[in-house]
Amino acid sequence: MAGILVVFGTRPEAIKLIPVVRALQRRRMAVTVCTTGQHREILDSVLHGAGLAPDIDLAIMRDDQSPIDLMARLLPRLTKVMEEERPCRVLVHGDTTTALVAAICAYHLEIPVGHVEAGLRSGDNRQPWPEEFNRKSISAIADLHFAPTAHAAKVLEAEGIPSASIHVTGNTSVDALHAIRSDPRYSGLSLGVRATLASTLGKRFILVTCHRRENHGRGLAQIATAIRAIASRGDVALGICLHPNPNAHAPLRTMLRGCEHVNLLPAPTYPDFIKLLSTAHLVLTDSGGVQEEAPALGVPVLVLRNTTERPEGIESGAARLVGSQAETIIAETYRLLDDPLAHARMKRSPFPYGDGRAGERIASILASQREADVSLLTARR
Ligand SMILES: CC(=O)N[C@@H]1[C@@H](OP(=O)(O)OP(=O)(O)OC[C@H]2O[C@@H](n3ccc(=O)[nH]c3=O)[C@H](O)[C@@H]2O)O[C@H](CO)[C@@H](O)[C@@H]1O
Repeated sequence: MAGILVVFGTRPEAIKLIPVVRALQRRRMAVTVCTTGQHREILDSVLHGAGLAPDIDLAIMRDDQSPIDLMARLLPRLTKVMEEERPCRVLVHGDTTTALVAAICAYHLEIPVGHVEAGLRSGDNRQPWPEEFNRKSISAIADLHFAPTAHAAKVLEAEGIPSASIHVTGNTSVDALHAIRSDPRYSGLSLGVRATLASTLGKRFILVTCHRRENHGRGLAQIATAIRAIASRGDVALGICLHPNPNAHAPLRTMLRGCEHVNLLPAPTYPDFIKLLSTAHLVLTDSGGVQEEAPALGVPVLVLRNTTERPEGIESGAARLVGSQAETIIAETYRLLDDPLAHARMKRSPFPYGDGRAGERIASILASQREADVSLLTARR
């Protein structure tokens, strides 16, 4: 039966699309889940944790794959999937190479595309690279745009996207957060998390994640220098989440191994990560999703980037851009550690990313669109 083909390939896409897949399944809508496997172990960890076995797994990942290499290998594979599955619609998320290629293949096969987390822009085609280009290109292809906030919707309208095709839904990361925190398995601390938290007793805990391409090399060296300085205070403990990409974890391992009050955490699972985040006094991160999750948990965010596509968090006061220079990271972290009022202000900021029902809203809109999609498919035969 002509269904919706949901395509993702990375950990964050899986985390944010699973709430939509579950909402579609609750509506008994035909859904085919295709993962490209752009990520591997951290993606599998999310799928296993959610009890979701993809219908199709392209297992495309290669070590040190470049975006252009990935595109070249994905284009024929995803075209073949769509020719065989003949979906009435393709659904993608965000800004990854997987999302872009799936949208391009659908466009050439005249299959309509829905875009979850639409309208995020940094305003700089080079930052982040290639995500800014990817998400702008998907916006040019999609005919359903699920914007997480009113700001993202305005960005799309300013780019000439018809208002009738834009739906403000909230970010599905909030749905995922609510789901994991109400999951009975969430209450059990894994050994890794237990050990980390035990080592932080009596100290304030700072969580750190950094994986973005623009921070590879010099950026990570500066971040590691800042971490060593912060750890030397002696009144804080740090948990450093190590992304599986060697370009993202090798410099941190080298520079931080054996550093007192620093726990190196090899890619914590999503439930463990959320548990660590919820106990943190503050988080230092270049992640996109963590800029949404931390404020949802009342944890101040210092963003290790020079730009962000999440200005809502900056404007609300929940997050602050600090870049990747060691002295700035140190100064801003010390301010939050030594000024309780500054910390309290960030902690109490209003939350701009939705109410945890984005997946339901998206599924409802897709259901109302289904008849038109199917008749388009029939006309295409
Ligand atoms: C330019 C940009 O910002 N693009 C982003 C990028 O995603 P990202 O930057 O959010 O990527 P990560 O930080 O890797 O993933 C984060 C998720 O992983 C969980 N997590 C984290 C560390 C860990 O040790 N264990 C975990 O489980 C964490 O809770 C969270 O849910 O692409 C997405 C897809 O299009 C976009 O949506 C998103 O804009």
